[in-house]
Amino acid sequence: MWTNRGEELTSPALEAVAVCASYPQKAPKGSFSPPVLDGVDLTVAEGELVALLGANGAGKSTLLRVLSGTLEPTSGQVRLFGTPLGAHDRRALARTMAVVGQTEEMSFGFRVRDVVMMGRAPHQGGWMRATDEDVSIVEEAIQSCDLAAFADRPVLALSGGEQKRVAIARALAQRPRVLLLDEPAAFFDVRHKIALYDLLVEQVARQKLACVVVMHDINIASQYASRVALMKAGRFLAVGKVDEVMTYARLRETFDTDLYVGVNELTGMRFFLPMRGR
Ligand SMILES: Nc1ncnc2c1ncn2[C@@H]1O[C@H](COP(=O)(O)OP(=O)(O)OP(=O)(O)O)[C@@H](O)[C@H]1O
Repeated sequence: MWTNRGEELTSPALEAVAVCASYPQKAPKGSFSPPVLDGVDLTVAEGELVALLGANGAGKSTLLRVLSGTLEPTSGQVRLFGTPLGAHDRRALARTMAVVGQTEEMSFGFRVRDVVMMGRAPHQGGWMRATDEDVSIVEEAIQSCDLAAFADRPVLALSGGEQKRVAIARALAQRPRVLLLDEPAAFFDVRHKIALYDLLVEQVARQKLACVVVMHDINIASQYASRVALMKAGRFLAVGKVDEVMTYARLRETFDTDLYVGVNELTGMRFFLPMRGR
Protein backbone atom coordinates (compact mmCIF):
# COMPACT_ATOMS: atom_id res chain seq x y z
CA MET A 1 0.00 0.00 0.00
CA TRP A 2 1.33 3.47 -0.93
CA THR A 3 0.68 6.99 0.27
CA ASN A 4 -0.02 9.83 -2.19
CA ARG A 5 3.64 10.82 -1.82
CA GLY A 6 4.65 7.43 -3.20
CA GLU A 7 5.94 6.16 0.13
CA GLU A 8 5.20 2.66 1.19
CA LEU A 9 3.00 2.85 4.30
CA THR A 10 4.68 -0.09 5.94
CA SER A 11 8.25 1.19 5.37
CA PRO A 12 10.27 2.20 8.38
CA ALA A 13 11.44 5.82 8.40
CA LEU A 14 15.07 4.86 8.09
CA GLU A 15 16.64 1.56 7.22
CA ALA A 16 20.20 0.31 6.81
CA VAL A 17 20.40 -3.01 5.01
CA ALA A 18 23.66 -5.03 5.12
CA VAL A 19 25.66 -1.80 5.11
CA CYS A 20 29.44 -2.01 4.75
CA ALA A 21 31.59 1.12 4.63
CA SER A 22 35.24 2.11 4.28
CA TYR A 23 36.99 5.44 3.92
CA PRO A 24 38.76 6.44 0.70
CA GLN A 25 42.52 6.64 1.21
CA LYS A 26 45.01 8.96 -0.45
CA ALA A 27 47.55 6.24 -1.17
CA PRO A 28 47.60 4.06 -3.09
CA LYS A 29 45.25 6.20 -5.22
CA GLY A 30 41.69 4.84 -5.39
CA SER A 31 42.17 2.54 -2.38
CA PHE A 32 39.95 2.20 0.69
CA SER A 33 40.57 1.70 4.40
CA PRO A 34 39.71 -1.71 5.89
CA PRO A 35 35.94 -1.99 6.51
CA VAL A 36 34.72 0.33 9.25
CA LEU A 37 31.14 -0.95 9.00
CA ASP A 38 30.67 -4.62 8.32
CA GLY A 39 27.14 -5.73 7.49
CA VAL A 40 25.03 -3.39 9.63
CA ASP A 41 21.23 -3.79 9.61
CA LEU A 42 19.08 -1.22 11.39
CA THR A 43 15.49 -0.05 11.12
CA VAL A 44 14.22 3.07 12.83
CA ALA A 45 10.49 3.75 13.03
CA GLU A 46 8.75 7.10 13.38
CA GLY A 47 8.32 7.97 17.04
CA GLU A 48 11.39 6.18 18.36
CA LEU A 49 14.80 7.26 19.61
CA VAL A 50 17.56 4.76 18.92
CA ALA A 51 20.84 5.19 20.83
CA LEU A 52 24.10 4.03 19.23
CA LEU A 53 26.55 3.00 21.92
CA GLY A 54 30.07 1.65 21.64
CA ALA A 55 33.72 2.26 22.42
CA ASN A 56 35.83 4.87 20.62
CA GLY A 57 36.37 3.82 17.02
CA ALA A 58 33.50 1.29 17.01
CA GLY A 59 31.97 2.96 13.93
CA LYS A 60 29.09 4.99 15.43
CA SER A 61 29.86 8.28 13.64
CA THR A 62 30.59 6.40 10.44
CA LEU A 63 27.16 4.77 10.62
CA LEU A 64 25.59 8.19 11.13
CA ARG A 65 27.49 9.49 8.06
CA VAL A 66 26.18 6.59 5.99
CA LEU A 67 22.63 7.07 7.28
CA SER A 68 22.77 10.76 6.37
CA GLY A 69 24.26 10.14 2.93
CA THR A 70 27.58 11.90 3.62
CA LEU A 71 29.46 8.62 3.14
CA GLU A 72 28.47 6.13 0.43
CA PRO A 73 28.34 2.55 1.65
CA THR A 74 30.71 0.21 -0.20
CA SER A 75 27.87 -2.30 -0.24
CA GLY A 76 24.36 -2.51 1.16
CA GLN A 77 21.79 0.24 1.12
CA VAL A 78 20.18 3.00 3.18
CA ARG A 79 16.48 3.65 2.62
CA LEU A 80 14.45 6.61 3.74
CA PHE A 81 10.73 5.83 3.92
CA GLY A 82 11.31 2.88 1.62
CA THR A 83 13.24 4.75 -1.08
CA PRO A 84 17.03 4.48 -1.49
CA LEU A 85 18.67 7.56 -0.02
CA GLY A 86 20.39 8.46 -3.32
CA ALA A 87 17.03 8.54 -5.15
CA HIS A 88 15.74 11.40 -2.96
CA ASP A 89 15.95 14.87 -4.44
CA ARG A 90 18.42 17.00 -2.39
CA ARG A 91 15.86 19.61 -1.38
CA ALA A 92 13.27 17.03 -0.38
CA LEU A 93 15.98 15.23 1.59
CA ALA A 94 16.79 18.47 3.43
CA ARG A 95 13.12 18.81 4.38
CA THR A 96 12.97 15.22 5.60
CA MET A 97 16.26 14.73 7.42
CA ALA A 98 18.26 16.92 9.79
CA VAL A 99 21.74 16.10 11.01
CA VAL A 100 23.76 17.49 13.90
CA GLY A 101 27.36 16.36 13.55
CA GLN A 102 30.03 15.83 16.20
CA THR A 103 31.47 19.22 15.29
CA GLU A 104 29.43 21.93 13.62
CA GLU A 105 31.17 24.78 11.80
CA MET A 106 29.42 28.04 12.58
CA SER A 107 29.78 30.84 10.02
CA PHE A 108 31.33 34.15 10.94
CA GLY A 109 29.01 37.15 11.08
CA PHE A 110 25.71 35.40 11.79
CA ARG A 111 23.54 35.92 14.84
CA VAL A 112 22.01 32.97 16.65
CA ARG A 113 18.55 33.77 15.25
CA ASP A 114 19.93 33.87 11.65
CA VAL A 115 21.57 30.47 12.08
CA VAL A 116 18.39 28.89 13.45
CA MET A 117 16.43 30.47 10.56
CA MET A 118 18.77 28.62 8.15
CA GLY A 119 16.93 25.47 9.24
CA ARG A 120 13.85 26.84 7.44
CA ALA A 121 15.68 27.24 4.09
CA PRO A 122 14.55 23.88 2.60
CA HIS A 123 10.92 24.91 3.27
CA GLN A 124 11.23 28.37 1.72
CA GLY A 125 10.88 29.47 -1.89
CA GLY A 126 13.71 30.78 -4.08
CA TRP A 127 13.67 34.20 -2.37
CA MET A 128 14.12 32.64 1.09
CA ARG A 129 11.51 35.01 2.51
CA ALA A 130 10.58 34.05 6.07
CA THR A 131 6.85 33.62 6.64
CA ASP A 132 5.11 34.18 9.99
CA GLU A 133 5.15 30.41 10.39
CA ASP A 134 8.94 30.31 9.83
CA VAL A 135 9.43 33.04 12.44
CA SER A 136 7.26 31.27 14.98
CA ILE A 137 8.98 27.89 14.41
CA VAL A 138 12.39 29.57 14.83
CA GLU A 139 11.29 31.31 18.05
CA GLU A 140 9.98 27.99 19.41
CA ALA A 141 13.29 26.26 18.59
CA ILE A 142 15.24 29.10 20.24
CA GLN A 143 13.09 28.90 23.37
CA SER A 144 13.19 25.10 23.57
CA CYS A 145 17.00 25.08 23.36
CA ASP A 146 17.28 27.78 26.05
CA LEU A 147 18.83 30.28 23.64
CA ALA A 148 16.50 33.26 24.10
CA ALA A 149 19.14 35.21 26.03
CA PHE A 150 21.63 34.78 23.16
CA ALA A 151 19.31 35.12 20.18
CA ASP A 152 20.82 38.40 18.93
CA ARG A 153 24.44 37.57 19.75
CA PRO A 154 26.96 36.55 17.07
CA VAL A 155 27.04 32.78 17.12
CA LEU A 156 30.84 32.67 17.24
CA ALA A 157 30.75 34.64 20.51
CA LEU A 158 29.10 31.67 22.28
CA SER A 159 30.70 28.82 24.23
CA GLY A 160 31.11 25.32 22.73
CA GLY A 161 27.99 23.98 24.49
CA GLU A 162 25.94 27.05 23.53
CA GLN A 163 26.99 26.73 19.87
CA LYS A 164 25.95 23.09 19.93
CA ARG A 165 22.53 24.13 21.22
CA VAL A 166 22.28 26.52 18.25
CA ALA A 167 23.01 23.64 15.86
CA ILE A 168 20.30 21.55 17.56
CA ALA A 169 17.81 24.45 17.40
CA ARG A 170 18.56 24.84 13.67
CA ALA A 171 17.93 21.11 13.16
CA LEU A 172 14.63 21.29 15.08
CA ALA A 173 13.58 24.38 13.09
CA GLN A 174 14.00 22.26 9.99
CA ARG A 175 10.99 20.24 11.26
CA PRO A 176 12.48 17.03 9.88
CA ARG A 177 10.90 13.60 10.00
CA VAL A 178 14.27 11.98 10.68
CA LEU A 179 16.84 13.48 13.05
CA LEU A 180 20.41 12.20 13.38
CA LEU A 181 22.62 13.51 16.17
CA ASP A 182 26.25 12.69 16.93
CA GLU A 183 26.98 13.04 20.65
CA PRO A 184 24.80 16.17 20.89
CA ALA A 185 25.36 16.68 24.62
CA ALA A 186 29.15 16.31 24.52
CA PHE A 187 29.83 19.82 25.84
CA PHE A 188 26.70 20.18 27.95
CA ASP A 189 26.51 20.77 31.67
CA VAL A 190 24.25 18.32 33.49
CA ARG A 191 21.17 20.60 33.48
CA HIS A 192 21.38 21.21 29.75
CA LYS A 193 22.06 17.52 29.10
CA ILE A 194 18.84 16.49 30.84
CA ALA A 195 16.96 19.38 29.20
CA LEU A 196 18.19 18.29 25.76
CA TYR A 197 17.08 14.68 26.15
CA ASP A 198 13.75 15.73 27.68
CA LEU A 199 13.28 17.92 24.63
CA LEU A 200 14.32 15.18 22.20
CA VAL A 201 11.94 12.56 23.60
CA GLU A 202 9.15 15.12 23.61
CA GLN A 203 9.85 16.00 19.94
CA VAL A 204 10.15 12.33 19.01
CA ALA A 205 6.71 11.67 20.50
CA ARG A 206 4.98 14.89 19.38
CA GLN A 207 6.40 15.21 15.86
CA LYS A 208 6.64 11.42 15.34
CA LEU A 209 10.34 11.87 14.65
CA ALA A 210 12.61 8.97 13.86
CA CYS A 211 15.74 9.80 15.83
CA VAL A 212 19.18 8.19 15.97
CA VAL A 213 21.65 9.49 18.55
CA VAL A 214 25.29 8.56 19.06
CA MET A 215 25.79 8.60 22.83
CA HIS A 216 28.64 8.01 25.22
CA ASP A 217 26.60 8.39 28.39
CA ILE A 218 25.11 4.96 28.99
CA ASN A 219 22.96 6.24 31.88
CA ILE A 220 21.35 8.78 29.58
CA ALA A 221 20.84 6.07 26.96
CA SER A 222 19.13 3.76 29.46
CA GLN A 223 16.74 6.50 30.56
CA TYR A 224 15.81 7.99 27.21
CA ALA A 225 16.31 5.47 24.40
CA SER A 226 13.38 3.52 22.93
CA ARG A 227 16.00 1.03 21.72
CA VAL A 228 19.73 0.71 22.04
CA ALA A 229 22.25 -0.59 19.50
CA LEU A 230 25.57 -1.80 20.89
CA MET A 231 28.41 -1.49 18.37
CA LYS A 232 31.82 -3.06 18.29
CA ALA A 233 34.36 -3.08 15.45
CA GLY A 234 31.82 -2.04 12.83
CA ARG A 235 29.11 -4.53 13.75
CA PHE A 236 26.11 -4.61 16.03
CA LEU A 237 26.53 -6.89 19.03
CA ALA A 238 22.88 -6.39 20.02
CA VAL A 239 19.93 -4.16 19.22
CA GLY A 240 16.86 -3.99 21.44
CA LYS A 241 15.15 -2.51 24.49
CA VAL A 242 17.31 -1.31 27.37
CA ASP A 243 16.41 -4.23 29.65
CA GLU A 244 17.16 -6.82 26.97
CA VAL A 245 20.40 -5.34 25.74
CA MET A 246 22.09 -3.34 28.50
CA THR A 247 23.17 -6.29 30.59
CA TYR A 248 26.45 -6.71 32.45
CA ALA A 249 27.74 -9.30 29.97
CA ARG A 250 26.77 -7.39 26.81
CA LEU A 251 28.19 -4.11 28.11
CA ARG A 252 31.39 -5.89 29.09
CA GLU A 253 31.74 -7.24 25.59
CA THR A 254 30.96 -3.83 24.08
CA PHE A 255 33.34 -1.74 26.16
CA ASP A 256 35.88 -4.36 27.30
CA THR A 257 35.40 -3.19 30.84
CA ASP A 258 33.33 -4.11 33.90
CA LEU A 259 30.34 -1.98 34.78
CA TYR A 260 28.15 -2.36 37.84
CA VAL A 261 24.54 -2.71 36.71
CA GLY A 262 21.97 -1.54 39.26
CA VAL A 263 18.23 -0.92 39.26
CA ASN A 264 16.69 2.27 40.63
CA GLU A 265 13.97 0.99 42.98
CA LEU A 266 11.86 4.13 42.47
CA THR A 267 11.80 4.11 38.68
CA GLY A 268 12.77 0.52 37.88
CA MET A 269 15.39 1.92 35.48
CA ARG A 270 18.84 0.47 35.15
CA PHE A 271 21.90 2.46 36.06
CA PHE A 272 25.55 1.77 35.48
CA LEU A 273 28.67 2.57 37.46
CA PRO A 274 32.22 2.28 36.25
CA MET A 275 34.31 -0.06 38.43
CA ARG A 276 37.90 0.82 39.11
CA GLY A 277 40.55 -1.62 37.90
CA ARG A 278 42.95 -3.42 40.18
N1 LIG B 1 37.86 10.13 7.66
C1 LIG B 1 38.35 8.94 8.02
N2 LIG B 1 39.29 8.31 7.27
C2 LIG B 1 39.77 7.11 7.61
N3 LIG B 1 39.37 6.42 8.70
C3 LIG B 1 38.46 7.00 9.49
C4 LIG B 1 37.89 8.29 9.20
N4 LIG B 1 36.99 8.59 10.17
C5 LIG B 1 36.99 7.56 11.03
N5 LIG B 1 37.87 6.60 10.62
C6 LIG B 1 38.14 5.34 11.29
O1 LIG B 1 36.94 4.59 11.29
C7 LIG B 1 36.81 3.91 12.54
C8 LIG B 1 35.45 4.26 13.17
O2 LIG B 1 35.45 5.64 13.44
P1 LIG B 1 34.15 6.38 13.99
O3 LIG B 1 34.47 7.83 14.02
O4 LIG B 1 32.99 5.93 13.19
O5 LIG B 1 34.06 5.76 15.44
P2 LIG B 1 33.12 6.17 16.66
O6 LIG B 1 32.49 4.91 17.15
O7 LIG B 1 32.20 7.27 16.28
O8 LIG B 1 34.20 6.67 17.69
P3 LIG B 1 34.18 7.82 18.84
O9 LIG B 1 33.39 7.27 19.98
O10 LIG B 1 35.63 7.95 19.20
O11 LIG B 1 33.61 9.08 18.25
C9 LIG B 1 38.00 4.30 13.40
O12 LIG B 1 38.96 3.27 13.31
C10 LIG B 1 38.50 5.55 12.74
O13 LIG B 1 39.89 5.67 12.89
